Amino acid sequence: MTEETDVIVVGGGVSGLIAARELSGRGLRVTVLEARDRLGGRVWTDHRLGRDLEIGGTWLHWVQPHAWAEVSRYGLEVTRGPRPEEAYWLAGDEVRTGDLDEFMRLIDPGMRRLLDETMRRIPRPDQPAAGAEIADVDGFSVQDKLDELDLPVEEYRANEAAWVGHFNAPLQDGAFTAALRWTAATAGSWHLMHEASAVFRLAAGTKALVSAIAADGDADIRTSTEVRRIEHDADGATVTTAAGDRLRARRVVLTLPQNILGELDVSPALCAEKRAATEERTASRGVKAWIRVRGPIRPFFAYSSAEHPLSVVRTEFNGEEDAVLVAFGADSERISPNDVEAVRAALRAWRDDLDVLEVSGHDWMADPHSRETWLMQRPNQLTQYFEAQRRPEGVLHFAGGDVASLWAGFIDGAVESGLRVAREISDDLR
Ligand SMILES: Cc1cc2nc3c(=O)[nH]c(=O)nc-3n(C[C@H](O)[C@H](O)[C@H](O)COP(=O)(O)OP(=O)(O)OC[C@H]3O[C@@H](n4cnc5c(N)ncnc54)[C@H](O)[C@@H]3O)c2cc1C
Repeated sequence: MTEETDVIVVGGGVSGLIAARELSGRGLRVTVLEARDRLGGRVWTDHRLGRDLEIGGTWLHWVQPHAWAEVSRYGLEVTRGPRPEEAYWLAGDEVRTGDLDEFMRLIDPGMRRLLDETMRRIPRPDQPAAGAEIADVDGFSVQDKLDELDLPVEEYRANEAAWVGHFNAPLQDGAFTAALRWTAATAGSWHLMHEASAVFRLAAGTKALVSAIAADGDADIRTSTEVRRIEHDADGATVTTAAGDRLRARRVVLTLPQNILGELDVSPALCAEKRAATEERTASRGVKAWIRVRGPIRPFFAYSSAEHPLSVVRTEFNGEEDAVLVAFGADSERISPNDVEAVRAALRAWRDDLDVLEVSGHDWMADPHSRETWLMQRPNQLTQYFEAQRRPEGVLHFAGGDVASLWAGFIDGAVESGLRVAREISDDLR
């Protein structure tokens, strides 16, 4: 027998849960089908190394309007890691030490020159592909544009490392326009962009946000329910799960990350642009590692370069007995976040005085339900695919942080996209 409902939401990440909350709040019957045995998708608070760690998305900021509205709505407390008291970076093989302000001054000329044209290219970050001058630069990678600056080597390496931290991808794969999008969202200020993307986090973890959204509304939420097939026509869609169950709905919301959307068997097939975007994949293929070291230490920040398996590391928790660092690298094939020896060796790029006790992380690239970390478009994907990726196809609607307009690739973007599809569907069904 085929179960019937008004809306099926495929995916119980932030975007899917927001869509479900909004639609069920408008009186529609909503069923969320989530493949994993937990909700949250690419946000995941897990207890490891003696702390509640964010294995996926972490930081948010008051300049991210959709995420911040959720913080206000649920009264969530926001905190930050310890302020870095020292900074390390590399000039060739030589390790430089100083404070974070010195490092910021070092990268400032490169950042300014690289991002100088931000507001001309993207005058409306909420419509990133609409600017008249965006197509001229969408074919470049951020590496192409960094190379054009011809910076002195110390500045060049430092800028590279900062961008690896943002892109979580080899810089030759990441679109220059992705850097412009982030910076346009903070009205052209690279300092604010930097702060918005990597300082403030939820004190009770993203799990508090996920459970608050899931509990708000009366959607029927089912975990461990993977969707395999969707057949759609003018009246609705039939969804088949991996277990062979069939559900029918008037509308379906798909929230799958770009890299796996094309794996769903959809009939009639999705448009050529959506399929091409999946085939090309996003640029993001990096790694996030958590590292417990013997304490006490002075909280620090360290940047190497794109050549190193870990380009950025910093102290996120600090105690008397131990400290927990978080690190990012461009390519998950170059280092596993669970390989203690490899992580130890990578840290020695800056410091050989740290006693690494344990490491942890998740291989998001190998995870069949994501196969990417946070969205980082490749050159030309913004102008070729962005509009089509968001466009409904008959009764199918598309949400997800990957297809958000303002803070794509962020928790904010996931919320924004969930709100958008809920509005599209309720307008449609009214
Ligand atoms: C390591 C890492 C660090 C990050 N850091 C930050 C950060 O600091 N700040 C920030 O704002 N953002 C960050 N992000 C990005 C942020 O987490 C994501 O943009 C956001 O969570 C995406 O939400 P979503 O709902 O669009 O997608 P997802 O969370 O990917 O949700 C999609 C859901 O669909 C499910 N699914 C997939 N296939 C199927 C199927 N066939 N059937 C049923 N369900 C399916 C998945 O299991 C998943 O739960 C980070 C992400 C990662 C991975």
